[in-house]
Amino acid sequence: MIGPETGSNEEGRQDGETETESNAPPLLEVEALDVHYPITKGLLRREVGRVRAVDGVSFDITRGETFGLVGESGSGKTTTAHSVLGLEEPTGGEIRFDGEPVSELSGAALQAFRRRAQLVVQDPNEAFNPRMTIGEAVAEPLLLHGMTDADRRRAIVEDLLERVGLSAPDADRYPHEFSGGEKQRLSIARALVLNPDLIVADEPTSALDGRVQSDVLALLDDVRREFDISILFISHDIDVVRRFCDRVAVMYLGEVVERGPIENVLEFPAHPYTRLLLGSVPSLDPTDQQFERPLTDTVPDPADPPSGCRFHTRCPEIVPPESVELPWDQWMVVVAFRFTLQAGELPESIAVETADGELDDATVRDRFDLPATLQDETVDRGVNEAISALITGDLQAARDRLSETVPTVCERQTPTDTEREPGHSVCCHRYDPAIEAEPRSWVR
Ligand SMILES: Nc1ncnc2c1ncn2[C@@H]1O[C@H](COP(=O)(O)OP(=O)(O)OP(=O)(O)O)[C@@H](O)[C@H]1O
Repeated sequence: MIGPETGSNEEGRQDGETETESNAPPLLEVEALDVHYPITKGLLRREVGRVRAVDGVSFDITRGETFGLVGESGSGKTTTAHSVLGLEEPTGGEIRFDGEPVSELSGAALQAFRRRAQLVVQDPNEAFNPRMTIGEAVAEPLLLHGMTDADRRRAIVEDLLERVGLSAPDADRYPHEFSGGEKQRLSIARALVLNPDLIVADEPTSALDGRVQSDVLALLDDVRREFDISILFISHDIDVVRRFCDRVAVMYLGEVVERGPIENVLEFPAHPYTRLLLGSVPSLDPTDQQFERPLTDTVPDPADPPSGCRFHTRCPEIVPPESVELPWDQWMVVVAFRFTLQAGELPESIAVETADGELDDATVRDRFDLPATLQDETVDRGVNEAISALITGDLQAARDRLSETVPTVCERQTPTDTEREPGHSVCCHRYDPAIEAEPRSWVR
């Protein structure tokens, strides 16, 4: 064991408590976590809105488990990670570590928590002071936690350097003498020095190239096994998560949309967003490759997230209203038209031609892949009117006409979690038995 003077993994439990694996609480429980940042205006800093960076996120991590949080940039992964470590104050919800609410820890218990939960950041250059030797930097947390014996610190550091694939004499070298991959090994050594129970690894390999990335992942996996550490692993790269994690939660705009064991979520992805991350094609017809991409590229602002399901403005499986009778490909082009206009993502040529007064019906249809007529008469009329409004430069009227013409349950109702298999849940209207919409089959 390393860092014995800073306590063992049992520290933090009550004396005499002998919790077994089966009745022990998960090491980490995150329940309905909210982190909202106020948007203020004027001298008095009046609150005019909130960035909902994390909105109702729940998951737990058991001992020795690697849990992945995956999602696009801005989905709230880092904010969640920082809240778990107590670096960010939650607006709502609760985080429990070993059964204890982190917000209620103080004194020695808080000190113990800070030792037991460690962070490994994306850029190892940020983790080291260029004027400190590696030995001093890796040993610094020991000193801060009261280990005054320099020889003992040195022995622990040398042992750790060897465990992470470096050598004892490296302790006397400076950070600039190491490559990116070696520096990430050093930051893992530094995170391990206090004998933690949880490592939060925030994109630990995304600054590294291919082979080095695999080596660092393998090292993290080794230390997890050797020291029985849990890892909260943050990544935007679903393939890295696949190789490394036991379970995963997929985040979109501050919410978890799907969660479960890695083999279930990644082999049988249920949420359209997870399917998109995996590069799959939602389609009944494998030749229909058209919508393997989101309806629009614009990720909405977390200060003003879409109503209902937050993914509906981009969702290639968005539920059509019962009254609409369109073949799937026509439904897709119509909703893509609607949400592209809503997002203000006008093709440049259209924007120019609108300004010049030169836009015509055929050009709009061509740019948006809209057929000359649509099978459903009501939708056809609505789309014609929207195109006419667009041609006259009245974008708002075009948007309004389309939202009246093709409303969807996905924008009206907030979806709830549905369990697919034990431990695998998805938050999507297509799995709600009360809504007449089956999940679409998909191919990769
Ligand atoms: N201090 C802050 N004040 C206001 N908004 C913030 C603050 N910190 C983060 N945000 C916003 O919260 C949202 C979530 O950010 P976060 O960094 O958690 O996402 P992420 O998924 O980790 O993305 P990335 O991989 O880019 O870091 C983003 O829209 C971000 O701009």
